[in-house]
Amino acid sequence: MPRCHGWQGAAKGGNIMLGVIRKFFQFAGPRRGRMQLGIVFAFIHSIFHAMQILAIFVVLKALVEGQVSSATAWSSFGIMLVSMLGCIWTRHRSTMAEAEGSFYLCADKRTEIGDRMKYMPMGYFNDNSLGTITAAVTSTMEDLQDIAPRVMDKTVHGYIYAAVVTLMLIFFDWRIGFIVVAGILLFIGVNALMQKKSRRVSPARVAAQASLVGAVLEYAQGMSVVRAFNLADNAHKTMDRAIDECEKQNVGLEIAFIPFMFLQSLILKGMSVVLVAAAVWLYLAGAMELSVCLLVVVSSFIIYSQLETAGSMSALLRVIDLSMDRVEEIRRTPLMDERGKHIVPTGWGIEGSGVSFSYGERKIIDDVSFVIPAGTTTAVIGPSGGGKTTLCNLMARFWDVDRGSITLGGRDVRDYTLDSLLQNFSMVFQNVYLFNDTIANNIKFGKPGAGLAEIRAAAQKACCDDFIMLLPDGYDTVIGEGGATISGGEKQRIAIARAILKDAPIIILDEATANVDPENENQLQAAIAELTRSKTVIMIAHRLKTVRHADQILVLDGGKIIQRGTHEQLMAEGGMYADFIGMREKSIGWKLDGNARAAG
Ligand SMILES: Nc1ncnc2c1ncn2[C@@H]1O[C@H](COP(=O)(O)OP(=O)(O)OP(=O)(O)O)[C@@H](O)[C@H]1O
Repeated sequence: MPRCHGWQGAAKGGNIMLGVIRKFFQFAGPRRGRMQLGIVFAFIHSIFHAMQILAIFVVLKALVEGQVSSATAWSSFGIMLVSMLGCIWTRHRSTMAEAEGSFYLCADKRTEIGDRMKYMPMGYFNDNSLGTITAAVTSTMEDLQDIAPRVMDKTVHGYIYAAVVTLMLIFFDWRIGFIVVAGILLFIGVNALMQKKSRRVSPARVAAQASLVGAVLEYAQGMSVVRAFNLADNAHKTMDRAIDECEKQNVGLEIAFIPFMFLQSLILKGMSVVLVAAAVWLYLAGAMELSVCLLVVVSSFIIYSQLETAGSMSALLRVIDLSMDRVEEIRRTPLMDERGKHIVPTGWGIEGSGVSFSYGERKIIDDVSFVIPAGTTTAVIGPSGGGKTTLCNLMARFWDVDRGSITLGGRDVRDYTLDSLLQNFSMVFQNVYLFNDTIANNIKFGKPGAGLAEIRAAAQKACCDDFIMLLPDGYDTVIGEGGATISGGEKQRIAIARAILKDAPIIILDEATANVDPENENQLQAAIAELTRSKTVIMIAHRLKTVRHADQILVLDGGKIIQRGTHEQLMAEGGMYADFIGMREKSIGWKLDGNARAAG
């Protein structure tokens, strides 16, 4: 049996409901006005709706007093007409205001989240899966956009309608009014228990929904691997599990609420019967007029009807509450450059001093210092997993160092706003990501205001104009998400065109290791030569030629720079660099031998 009773339970239930409504208005920010307007119209709607009881009373009173005339019919009709027209008008206004408010509210929040993500620490993306982040702007927002206004509207309308009807009945007979209030309090008590239950079961439903979004995303993204390894059954299983879990949680949520819904309904129907019995008893005892008694009998089942709808909807208040928390959590994640200043660096040299960095507990960069003079090329080499990419990412402040500092033009990179820091960098990664947009827009990403002539000039320098012009729509060809519709080499050259167009003074380049065919290889090298001309270049180098010609080579192993210098110096020194060169030379030799054999 319920542990919280009567007033206590009712107060708790009311608090939960009011708490969520208040929180929703705060959450709505500048869209609060529209949402509040919707609630005001829902309030007026309740008054118009309750007027129908008055129309019934006019007829009943005339009938009882034997004074039915055309005036009675007209009065009752007039009240009904005002009530109906008022209901239609206020319902339209409240629905419009709430739908408009929630639509723009969610649009604002989605845009805000998108903007904030650019400035969030990368650690956030490590700690939160793609599915969780996607769910926050898709299914969670849909809950807020679709469910929240309906729940708010029905809940507010239900309670206000009950309150207005109660006031009217108190006006006719205070004892009947008292019974109605008792019924409402009992209802709120049970509703409080349902809210408590909802508090326990709703988080699992929200989490299951996020997992399902994640599973679908992973399934779609990993489709090529799934096919290559014939893993369709396995991949299906993961998604099927997520669908089953989502279904289980949604059905579970509904089932968990059934006893409470039933109890709520039982209380309201039971109280309606009590109302009829009380009215008849009072009339028979001579303590109530017949017209009032008939009014109570006729309207007893209307009084609580809206409250019952409110009760079933309010089960979803917790889902709204959780959805708001989820969005707020993203909005509260501290941005990287909250205290940064817009700085224009006086030079393009980069210096690291005593830099240490860990992903979680795993130390990747360990007390590293380096100087990269402006206008020079630095090659970073070392075994896979040695921390080369991480070190480059620290320079562009994708992550913050744990200890030590990195400066650009003599200023700590943490002093800059991210925008003013990153406008100095162009980065070309090995895994190029192209957006599902036209080629022109993908290149323009490096300089949003660029015209077609500029875009083409950059593409020509990056040796990709020829192949773009052969495509059916040229620069207006839309490439699939991630650049799925063009080859690896072509993608890389588009990324280089993007970087050439940006024309930043510092270039961070992860050289391609993948086997590129000789024609592509030559074009790629020509594109890189264009991109890096008279810039400060940091290159994660895999090719002998690049390494040989670098002004400085940093050999990174186990998070430490174990060797540094020019090719000649390091060759003379021996050690890991000389071994690396030896291995590369051998691999080229092997390839030549292979070719020779193939030719022979
Ligand atoms: N976002 C991340 N979160 C956690 N660990 C990471 C992350 N990125 C890289 N690592 C780990 O840090 C280590 C160094 O990775 P990093 O990519 O910097 O090495 P690398 O020298 O560039 O390797 P490669 O030559 O194979 O690209 C690796 O063990 C890698 O698994």
